Amino acid sequence: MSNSEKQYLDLLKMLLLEGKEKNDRTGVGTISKFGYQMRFDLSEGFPLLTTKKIFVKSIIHELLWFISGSTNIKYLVDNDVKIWNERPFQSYLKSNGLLDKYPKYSNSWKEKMLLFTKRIKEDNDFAKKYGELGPIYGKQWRNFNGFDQISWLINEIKVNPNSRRLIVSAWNASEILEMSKSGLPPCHTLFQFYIQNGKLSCQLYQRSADVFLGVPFNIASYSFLIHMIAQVCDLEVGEFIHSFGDVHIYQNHIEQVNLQLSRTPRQLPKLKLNKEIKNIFDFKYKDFEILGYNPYNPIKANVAI
Ligand SMILES: Nc1nc(=O)c2c([nH]1)NC[C@@H]1CN(c3ccc(C(=O)N[C@@H](CCC(=O)O)C(=O)O)cc3)CN21
Ligand SMILES: O=c1ccn([C@H]2C[C@H](O)[C@@H](COP(=O)(O)O)O2)c(=O)[nH]1
Repeated sequence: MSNSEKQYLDLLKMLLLEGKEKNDRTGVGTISKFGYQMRFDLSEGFPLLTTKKIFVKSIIHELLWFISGSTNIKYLVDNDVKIWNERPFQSYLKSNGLLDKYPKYSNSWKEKMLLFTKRIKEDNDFAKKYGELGPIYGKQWRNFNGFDQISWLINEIKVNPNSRRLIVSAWNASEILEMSKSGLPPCHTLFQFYIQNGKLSCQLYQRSADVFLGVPFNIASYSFLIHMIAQVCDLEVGEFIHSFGDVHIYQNHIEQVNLQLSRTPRQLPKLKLNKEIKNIFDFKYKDFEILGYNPYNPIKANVAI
């Protein structure tokens, strides 16, 4: 078994054994621990889970969307990525007095959601009005009170690779209230890069982690980011270190977790990036290729909103 996947499955097992029941904002309820760390050696292979199918398309588009600085779901919706739709959809229902008519997750809610995303695709004014998530990741990465953290980071890695200040923060304290109104205050809060022997590593501090749904995405997303930055800075990839605050499994994901733990992991895939890209802002979806990914079936679960 790859050490990468073992790290993740060990986290699931640890929470089942040691997690304590904790109520949360969404009302769903979790089993939770405070503080945990995993390490992924990216030379071992690309850390995409094989014990359930992970939809990399959503992850790549989401990352390109962050890097582009956008905070409107339109780019994602145009590319059929659904993962950020629920909050704006709920807000849309709320502001039009439709919450009671469409109970969350009912069939009528799902049908209405399809109409909502269709309208986001086709109607620019509607997308501007209802697709905006507020000053979340894209805004903070590229325009933190006027400062472009990603451009700064890439340049700093090139000119000052021994620096201990290679940090990007999405946690802009003065804008958190605004984020919680329309989107979500950043879960992947702060990350730091580290270079040794020509290898680029990154550690992420994630303040809150939905281990079944969010974490597999977060691991893959930061691993993509390390590969991309390594390529544009002429470095090799090192480790991704994933550190957590409140790390939890939602009560309505326990059955899915047990199913996943019953599966024996397979070999990790490899990532092939288009080697011609030398500027972080030039990457497009077609520049990513995952080779040798042979996962088990997807496992469905509801997102706690
Ligand atoms: N409770 C909660 N957990 C999260 O992980 C999360 C949020 N909320 N809100 C904001 C973003 C959105 N994220 C999400 C949202 C949905 C999926 C999800 O449904 N994943 C499915 C299908 C993916 C697809 O259709 O592409 C999966 O099987 O992984 C994953 C991450 C991560 N974040
Ligand atoms: O990238 C992400 C984004 C979100 N999550 C999870 C973590 C929590 O379960 C919720 C956020 O709720 P808060 O009350 O704001 O903590 O979303 C994730 O795991 N990864």
